[in-house]
Amino acid sequence: MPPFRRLLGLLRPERGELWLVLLFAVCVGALTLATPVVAMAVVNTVALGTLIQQLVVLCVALFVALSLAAGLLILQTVVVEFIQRRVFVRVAADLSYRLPRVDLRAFDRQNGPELVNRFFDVLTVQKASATLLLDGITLALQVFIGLLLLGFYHSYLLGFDLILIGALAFLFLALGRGAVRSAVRESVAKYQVAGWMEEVARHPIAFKTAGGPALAAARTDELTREYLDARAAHFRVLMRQIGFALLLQAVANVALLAVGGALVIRGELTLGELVAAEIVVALVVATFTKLGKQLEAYYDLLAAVDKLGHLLDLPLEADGAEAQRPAGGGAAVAVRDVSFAYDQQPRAALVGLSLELAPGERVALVGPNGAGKSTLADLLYALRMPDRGWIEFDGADIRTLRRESLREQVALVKGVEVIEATVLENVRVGRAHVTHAEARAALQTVGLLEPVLALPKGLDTVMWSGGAPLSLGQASRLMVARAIVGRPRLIVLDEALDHMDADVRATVLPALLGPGAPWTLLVITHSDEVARSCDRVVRLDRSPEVPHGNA
Ligand SMILES: Nc1ncnc2c1ncn2[C@@H]1O[C@H](COP(=O)(O)OP(=O)(O)OP(=O)(O)O)[C@@H](O)[C@H]1O
Repeated sequence: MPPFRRLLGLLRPERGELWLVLLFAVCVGALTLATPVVAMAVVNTVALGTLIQQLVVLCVALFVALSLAAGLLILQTVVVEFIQRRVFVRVAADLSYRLPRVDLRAFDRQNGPELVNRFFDVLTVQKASATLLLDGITLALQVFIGLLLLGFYHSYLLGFDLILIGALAFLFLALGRGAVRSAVRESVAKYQVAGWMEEVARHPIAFKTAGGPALAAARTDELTREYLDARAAHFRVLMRQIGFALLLQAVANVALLAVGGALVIRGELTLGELVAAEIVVALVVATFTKLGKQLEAYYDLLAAVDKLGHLLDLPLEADGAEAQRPAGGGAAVAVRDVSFAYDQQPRAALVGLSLELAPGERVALVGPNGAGKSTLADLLYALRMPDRGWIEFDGADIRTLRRESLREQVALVKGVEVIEATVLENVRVGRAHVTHAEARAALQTVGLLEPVLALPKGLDTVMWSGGAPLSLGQASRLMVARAIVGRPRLIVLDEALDHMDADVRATVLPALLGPGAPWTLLVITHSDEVARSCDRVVRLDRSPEVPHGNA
């Protein structure tokens, strides 16, 4: 979508306030022009040698007009402030709704956290829109009203107006060509530098290896160069516009004096009118000097809206319509002739896979690296959809189920995802119905209760996203506690038990696999011991000749 249309979309909810800002700006513009009008009256009064009282009245009238303008300006500033706050809140709320629902495929091609950096463009939107709404509209109106006023003095000055308007149109349309594109390119280059810095910060061990700092510096150098090139290209567009505006300022000032002076000499314009016209033109062309800042703000605004748009455009998961009725006990799961290939991957990850899990059954899924086991786990959690075939959950195609309803009944443990929140919140993850006692029981099941209670604040200890203050092994057990606490009907563990030590396994395995556990369990594992503890072992192989996996 073109950036300008995105901008309109972003500002549409603020329509009412924007009209108010415009109204204030019109009034301020009109009131500000009281100065030249009064100046003309003063010059004529002084020239005619009339009463001093008239001068006093004129000065008081001017003071009232300018005070009113100041008051309106303050109101305008307050309205713009509220628009800025609302844009921030709206984008934040929109993103917090969208990010948990983003289709995982979007993050296959792009780095999620790096993409979220674009949220900072809200600040650019706030700053640039404030600049434009406060100064930009006022300046534009000053130019418009000033030119209108000038036209009234003399028909020659009307011609002068038309030439100025033509010159301004040339400045915006012809000289501004490519400015939005160069602003977007500059912004992309800026985010690439930030994204790389984050990459370096995210992998501290890798970048501490012998060549790490050199790699960090080299890539930063390359990306910084790209930024400088992009910035220089954008600056060139800005400079040609600013240069033309300044030239226009000089030419307009001189031309008005020449034309106005000639008109006074010929008696077609009074001295007062010439002074007033000169003040108006000085006001109008003085805005050209400020145009550079406004233009830059405008292009920055469009680039920022474009960047935010990419974030807000991230595709969301398709949702089913059916809410499955809650049932007790383990779920019956059937994988029917499922095939799946990742985007732009020549080789399918799964081809024609069929598998059935009876309610309450504990099944181990084993097989070599790259056989498609984790891909199947994603499919069972509806993170991805099969290209062919379907998956049944208690007889219903999971495609038709509402994601929320499905994920109340299915838990997936894959990797370690610790949230920067307390231990308790890490177990609960927003499920208000999970009680403190249930969270403790889940921690007890995975052998974590004791170490957690030994922390200074127990379950209220705040954890870092890296897992601290728990060890990596403990943090991965916390993920199992998170899965079991909701008593789901299907648990899929993707290598979550493989790295537990023998003692811990001795307590965790019976709790997960024992007859009292209410769920159906699929355990992806490379451990013979874990596989042997299950009711059944399914092997998923990836034949070297045939480009697919087969159960
Ligand atoms: N996000 C992705 N984008 C593209 N291809 C992927 C992606 N994730 C996995 N693959 C590919 O899909 C195939 C199956 O991967 P998957 O992770 O499911 O295997 P796995 O059996 O879980 O392996 P492992 O035992 O190593 O965990 C592999 O060839 C892998 O390269």
